[in-house]
Amino acid sequence: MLLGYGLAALARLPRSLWPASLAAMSTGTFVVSQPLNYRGGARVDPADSSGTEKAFEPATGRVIATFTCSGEKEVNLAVQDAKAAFKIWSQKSGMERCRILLEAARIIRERKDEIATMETINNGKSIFEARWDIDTSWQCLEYYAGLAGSMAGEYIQLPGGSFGYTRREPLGVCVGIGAWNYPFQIACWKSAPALACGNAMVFKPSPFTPASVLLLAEIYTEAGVPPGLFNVVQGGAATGQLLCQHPDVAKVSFTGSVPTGMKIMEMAAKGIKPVTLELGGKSPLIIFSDCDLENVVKGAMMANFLTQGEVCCNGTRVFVQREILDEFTREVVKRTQKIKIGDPLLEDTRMGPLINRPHLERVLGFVKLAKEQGAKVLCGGDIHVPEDPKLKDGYYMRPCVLTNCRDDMTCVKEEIFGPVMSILPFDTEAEVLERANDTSFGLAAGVFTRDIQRAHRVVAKLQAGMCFINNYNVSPVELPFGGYKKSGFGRENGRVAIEYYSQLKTVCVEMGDVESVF
Ligand SMILES: NC(=O)C1=CN([C@@H]2O[C@H](COP(=O)(O)OP(=O)(O)OC[C@H]3O[C@@H](n4cnc5c(N)ncnc54)[C@H](O)[C@@H]3O)[C@@H](O)[C@H]2O)C=CC1
Ligand SMILES: NCCCC(=O)O
Repeated sequence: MLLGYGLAALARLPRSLWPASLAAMSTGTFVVSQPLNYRGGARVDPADSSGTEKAFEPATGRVIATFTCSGEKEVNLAVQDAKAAFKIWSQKSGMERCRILLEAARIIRERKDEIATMETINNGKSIFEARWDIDTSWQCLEYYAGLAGSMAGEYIQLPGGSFGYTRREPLGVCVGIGAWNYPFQIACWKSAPALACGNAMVFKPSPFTPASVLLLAEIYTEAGVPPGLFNVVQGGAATGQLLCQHPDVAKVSFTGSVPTGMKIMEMAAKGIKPVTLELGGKSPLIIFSDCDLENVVKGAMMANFLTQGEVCCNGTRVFVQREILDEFTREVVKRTQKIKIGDPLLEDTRMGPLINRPHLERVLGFVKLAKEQGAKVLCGGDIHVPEDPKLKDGYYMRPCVLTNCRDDMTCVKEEIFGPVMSILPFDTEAEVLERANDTSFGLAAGVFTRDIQRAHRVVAKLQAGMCFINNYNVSPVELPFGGYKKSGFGRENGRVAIEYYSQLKTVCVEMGDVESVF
């Protein structure tokens, strides 16, 4: 219903005149009734098709949208619109871009509940958590708005009064390709630095979660970006390939799985396009016996069960020093069993459904295999059927804690992307470091200890791009985020992301005569 009202028009009305259903929507009622592509500052039906997709409400299993995947013609139109908008946007000063991004951040903040509701309906995460995601989204726009206003090059003095200077220039049309676990946040983490640097963006969300990015597109327009600066094309792999291979695309920023990341890199290599790859992980969380147990249990739950465990940087290999293994395990199981699972739009729900039926079955398959390989299920790992009859076809499972795990088990080696924690005992620092690093992934890692020297010594040796000391899975936008090894490269967030959305021009200025060897 939300999308059915035409939000750009609504946004011009005073909030008091908005239909009540926008503020309070319940599970099982939402349907998409407007086009899901966005081009030239408006929602559009795609000009051609490369097939159709259905999007679901994971809480109920209902189809909420059937939409057309964009083909070559539509992708080209979106890129051409972005190119035209780039010409205008790239000429604006940093302060002019800053003002528009700040306005977009303000609108997101104002419409936080509505956007979070949309995210919850389409992704399944609890509304409580979705609001956090929207907070990190507007914070990201605010942060890059600030950097847009202060972006500058360098002045370098050369002999004889000559000098050089550098200009940080935008790349052009950037493509953002997103995963389904943080649909709105991913779109903001990519578009905010891209736009701050003066680029345009064509964004393709996951076909599982096509809806919320349209709100972002409308908000950018309302805030004052030129029409075409931020466009949305819908579709799956075929549409993504068209974007990556388009000759007028200057850069691709991708969040998703390792196999798709490899394909994106190959396509980008053919056009010598820079890529940012935010890929999967199998991150270690190391718990030393001198830790604060109360905080550790909270940290381990944060590391494993946010967004139903569908988080790339989750610390799913939980290494616990043997002295506190029993106490930690007892407490973490007790708290895991208390997690309220159910209708994700209810205020007290803390775990909603997984993204779709095949993914639920895949995660349950990992638990089954873990048992066959000798792991012991201490809780969960099975289907949950909520009492509310409207939720009976949703994709719920009970969060799972596994013990008796070994490093060679599938559940310890492979990314499950579901609510499954594997507990692994260890004895010494040297041993746990070797085991923690024994993976082809390197996205994140965590360490809990009261020993400050040990904390820093251990993180210095961990092969991971994002390390946490005495916490886990917090996402301040000021901190760079990204992986080592097969978890990808490039960084999102932090000042450094500017470098991934801009290029440096050096200007050498001669103040004297040309000295020639000829
Ligand atoms: N490092 C990070 O920040 C994050 C990583 N991930 C990883 O993503 C995975 C789950 O997300 P999924 O959406 O299932 O991943 P996926 O790799 O299947 O799809 C991601 C996106 O790529 C598109 N795509 C698929 N094939 C493509 C191709 N050949 N060319 C261009 N685009 C293509 C999809 O339509 C989707 O929009 C997990 O492995 C997870 O670890 C997820 C979120 C964050
Ligand atoms: N808020 C954490 C984002 C990590 C992910 O995209 O999976």
